[in-house]
Amino acid sequence: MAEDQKTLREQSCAKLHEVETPKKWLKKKHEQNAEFIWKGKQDQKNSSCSSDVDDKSNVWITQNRSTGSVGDADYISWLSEHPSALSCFKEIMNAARGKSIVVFLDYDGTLSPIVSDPDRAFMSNPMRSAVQEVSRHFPTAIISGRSRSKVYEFVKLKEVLYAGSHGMDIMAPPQQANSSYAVKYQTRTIDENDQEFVTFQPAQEFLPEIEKMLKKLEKKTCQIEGVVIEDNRFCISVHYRHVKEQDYEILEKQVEKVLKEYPKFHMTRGKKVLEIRPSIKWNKGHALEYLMETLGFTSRSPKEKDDVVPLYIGDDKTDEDAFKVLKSRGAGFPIIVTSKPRETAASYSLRDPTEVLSFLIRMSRWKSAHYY
Ligand SMILES: O=P(O)(O)OC[C@H]1O[C@H](O[C@H]2O[C@H](CO)[C@@H](O)[C@H](O)[C@H]2O)[C@H](O)[C@@H](O)[C@@H]1O
Repeated sequence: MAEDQKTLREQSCAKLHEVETPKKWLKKKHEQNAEFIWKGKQDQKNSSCSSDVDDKSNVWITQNRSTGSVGDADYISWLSEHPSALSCFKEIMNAARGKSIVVFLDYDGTLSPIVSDPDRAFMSNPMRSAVQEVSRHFPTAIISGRSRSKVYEFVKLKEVLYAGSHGMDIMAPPQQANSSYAVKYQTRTIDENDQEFVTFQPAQEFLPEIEKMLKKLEKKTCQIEGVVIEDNRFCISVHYRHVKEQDYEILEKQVEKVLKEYPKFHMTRGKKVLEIRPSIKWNKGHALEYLMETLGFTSRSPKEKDDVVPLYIGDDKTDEDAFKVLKSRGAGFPIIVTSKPRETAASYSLRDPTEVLSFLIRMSRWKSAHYY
């Protein structure tokens, strides 16, 4: 394949294979004012870190026009630092071969696209099947900012473990986690199918205050058109996607006023959402570690650590805590879902939930091809 016909994805792994740098490449493309259409299977002769995707869902069209380019220079340059997990699929899986892969997934923006109504962030059937298939091959958990029951309502898969409220509400198998912190907040429960589970809820004591705060927030913001307040059980989301821009500041002031009355809570920001949660030392990263432990993947030695490969896919700021945990473990694959350059601790990237779907499908296929 001629150099100038290479796909952006191949270019994203340029660093790994010391081919042309994305910036130089982009410049060349600008000069040619070319239009590239990348579809599925491509010639992989020149790069082992390239995509051999063969499902139709993975169609990426990049227009490189001088006006309004989809794959802009910043993004392409960013891709060289955070290559596409699809392009680098073989490398990722080769590194994981013979090891135990554990899959962690965020929900909104990862398994379902970001939509304007939080109650309608449904998961597509192909995505559900892909997650189900992945969970048949690898232990799989979904860690979301939503309440655990809400995520389950969307996903509806019994095979998967769920952590809601940014990891502050986990339902896991009955193996005991060893740390005293974990034991303190664990409760054994039996689900509707008579299966035993352990719920871990480190923010239990905050529930009465959260209830009061919800009411107060509703009262204080009901005058602002477009505000949606979502009860995520151990945390609260104040959505402003439908609020007029001139009202953003007023809304934030109201939220801050309420927060002042509740000093044990703090606010973080997500995608057009203000998230309020108890100020405890527990986040999605801790949830990942807790789940690894309860799943029996606690590393007692460096060798054991090397034998487990956690993979985390997420799109939001709160997922960064999990990426950092993987980074500090020095093992595993943190993958960010974004189509824009972002400051992140993730090593790899996927553009959107469609690419997440392709990645998950390929994981299952890879496992079937290599282990059966
Ligand atoms: O950890 P996550 O599963 O990614 O949850 C984070 C927040 O996601 C949801 O809000 C976001 O998605 C909505 C639906 O697409 C969108 O309307 C909203 O603007 C986004 O911020 C969820 O509603 C929040 O409660 C979660 O905290």
